[in-house]
Amino acid sequence: MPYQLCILGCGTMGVAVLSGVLDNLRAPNPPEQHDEDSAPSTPMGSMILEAAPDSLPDRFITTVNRLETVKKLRRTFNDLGGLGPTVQVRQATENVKSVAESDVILLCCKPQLAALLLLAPGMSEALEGKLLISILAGTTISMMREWVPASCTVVRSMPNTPSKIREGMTVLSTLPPSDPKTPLNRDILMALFNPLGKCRFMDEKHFDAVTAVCGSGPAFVCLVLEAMADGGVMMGLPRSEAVELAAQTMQGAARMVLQTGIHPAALKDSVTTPGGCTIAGLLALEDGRVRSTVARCIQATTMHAAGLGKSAPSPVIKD
Ligand SMILES: NC(=O)C1=CN([C@@H]2O[C@H](COP(=O)(O)OP(=O)(O)OC[C@H]3O[C@@H](n4cnc5c(N)ncnc54)[C@H](OP(=O)(O)O)[C@@H]3O)[C@@H](O)[C@H]2O)C=CC1
Ligand SMILES: O=C(O)[C@@H]1CCC=N1
Repeated sequence: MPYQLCILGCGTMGVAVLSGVLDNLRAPNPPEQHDEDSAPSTPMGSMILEAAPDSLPDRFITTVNRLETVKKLRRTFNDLGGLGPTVQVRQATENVKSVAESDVILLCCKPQLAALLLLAPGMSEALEGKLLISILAGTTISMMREWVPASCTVVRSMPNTPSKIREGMTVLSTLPPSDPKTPLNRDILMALFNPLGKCRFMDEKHFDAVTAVCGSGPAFVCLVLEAMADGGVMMGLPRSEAVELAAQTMQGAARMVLQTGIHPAALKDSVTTPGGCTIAGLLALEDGRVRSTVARCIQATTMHAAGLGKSAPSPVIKD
């Protein structure tokens, strides 16, 4: 049955996820894109389970902190000429009311604010029996369980900014098989996140690494993309063409990995003509220790992500 989705803390990521969800409501993926035969069923494949069509929300509430953000979001979501469902945009003073009126809650605030929001007076009652999906880095399910009533189901997700154009990668925490609500919640999660790109379930113990690779990953990839374009500019390419060439080349290489399942090293070797120019570039990268630098970047990000939720202020009063 269609339901109301509340996005608590609708900033960069809330907007990215909601934009993707709304776009899917306006123009659902053609069935073949998620068909078991044509969707990547290689080891690189996304979750291909279809969710029941009525597992999608049809009403939306978002909350933000500042009045200027309220105005900005109203323009973003409701100036679509009456197309699609209405998105109500409210200020943080209406967090509890918004949760009380909704069925599924997407928690998108900063990790440091989670306890404050979830322990606000009246929030516990508002969350009774509901599904809370957190996208917060470093904030564990067991931490959130301390802040919500026992009847509230807590799920972790780690989407990324390309969700906005439905090219995202989302990892969802594994659901307990024994919970009778699991099939329904699984349908809701798949219906929300599958159309935003790719989506898979993983054990929560991997979430800090997942945060580094797919949550932060777009930033790292864009830095490399920018550097490739800079090199092109250095060698005389116009800036916009250099960016286009680098972006499409990265997308093409990534798609080959996803669609063929061939190891990236083998694809790299297939570009590297003996005595050719690619090996000259690869050796320059190896001299710069790019591989260990990138791997260490993921390691450092993972370790930092693990600490993010720990700095949350813990209000002492739970109503
Ligand atoms: N950015 C990314 O690429 C990713 C982020 N994440 C996670 O997503 C979460 C949000 O990150 P991001 O979107 O970048 O952060 P933003 O700062 O862009 O968004 C946070 C939002 O929370 C709002 N807010 C602040 N206080 C309150 C309150 N008391 N009640 C309701 N809303 C409030 C802010 O409103 P206002 O704008 O008015 O201040 C803002 O819109 C983080 O937990 C992060 O770990 C996960 C994956 C990727
Ligand atoms: O930088 C951050 O903390 C968030 C989490 C993943 C991406 N952005």
